[in-house]
Amino acid sequence: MHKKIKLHLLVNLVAGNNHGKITYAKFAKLLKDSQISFRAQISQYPGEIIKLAKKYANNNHSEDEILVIIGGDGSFNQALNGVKKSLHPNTPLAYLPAGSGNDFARAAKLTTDPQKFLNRLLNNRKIEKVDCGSYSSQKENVIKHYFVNNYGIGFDANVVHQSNNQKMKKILNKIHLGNLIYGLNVINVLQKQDTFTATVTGADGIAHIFHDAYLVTTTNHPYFGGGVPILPKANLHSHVLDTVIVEKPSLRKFVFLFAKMLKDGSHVTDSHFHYIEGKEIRVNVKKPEYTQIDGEDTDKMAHSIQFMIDNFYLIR
Ligand SMILES: Nc1ncnc2c1ncn2[C@@H]1O[C@H](COP(=O)(O)OP(=O)(O)OP(=O)(O)O)[C@@H](O)[C@H]1O
Repeated sequence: MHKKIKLHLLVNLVAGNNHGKITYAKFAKLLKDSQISFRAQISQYPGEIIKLAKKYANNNHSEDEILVIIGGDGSFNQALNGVKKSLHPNTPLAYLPAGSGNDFARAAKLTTDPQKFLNRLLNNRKIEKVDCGSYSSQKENVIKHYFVNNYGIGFDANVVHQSNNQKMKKILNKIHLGNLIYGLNVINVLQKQDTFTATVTGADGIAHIFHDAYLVTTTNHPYFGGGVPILPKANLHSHVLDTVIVEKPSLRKFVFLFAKMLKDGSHVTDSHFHYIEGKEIRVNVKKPEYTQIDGEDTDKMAHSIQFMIDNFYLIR
């Protein structure tokens, strides 16, 4: 018997339009069939995974005990924040993606198949140090929070905000078409999103000012919005973050840029597209704008943010 491992599952059943429930059911069956010891905690409300992960990581665990998150990017973000703020911030995390976007899993090339995931845990699991980002308000400066994908201000955040707050999403979720809402809102937000002035300062201390910013997204890897490759060259092992700034294009130009992005990534050379790379980046936006952090939106607010590259331990 190779059943020495003991799993501790943190589960968001409603992630991915209830895909979390299906993934969890399949995985739990596999574990039972293989007589692998596990304990599952089903998270009941947004944010609870932070608490549960922190509690787990406050305790000591043997190498055979594995913390597994089942959920989407938002759930994985919560688990990372819980672990990082615990007594043992280097506690490794395993992740079985069950979200709708799964951008982190795409960037890290993680399987969504419960059987393959289990085989890997049993037969050839490795612990890998991978990048994440931290952010803190320059005013508070002490309290750091973490993201695995990106921190977006403007266009992408507005799309997430409109989508998460529409009754239509719930209806479409019921018929498993929840993601359609994002596509519809891209068109809607194209008209609505205003421009704003953003000041982005890299580690060299040089401030770059963009008066017609439309999207200012600090990213840890290429993807946002469920597989949109905003910055193909970014990766989880570069030890830098990138702040992408897109200045407002005309509708025609937007479609052209989008097509280039999907075709060969050549949008990055366009005059409306900029990026600033660094281990530390400061972003200032005085005008209140929507924000998305790993796909979770906030109310409109002004930003004075200090970003820093950080890392965590991923079991894969
Ligand atoms: N800790 C939690 N426990 C229960 N429900 C949660 C929790 N966190 C978020 N939710 C709810 O789960 C949904 C989103 O979860 P999550 O971000 O993990 O999945 P997703 O949005 O489908 O994934 P992705 O970000 O990969 O597209 C939202 O409906 C949110 O209100």
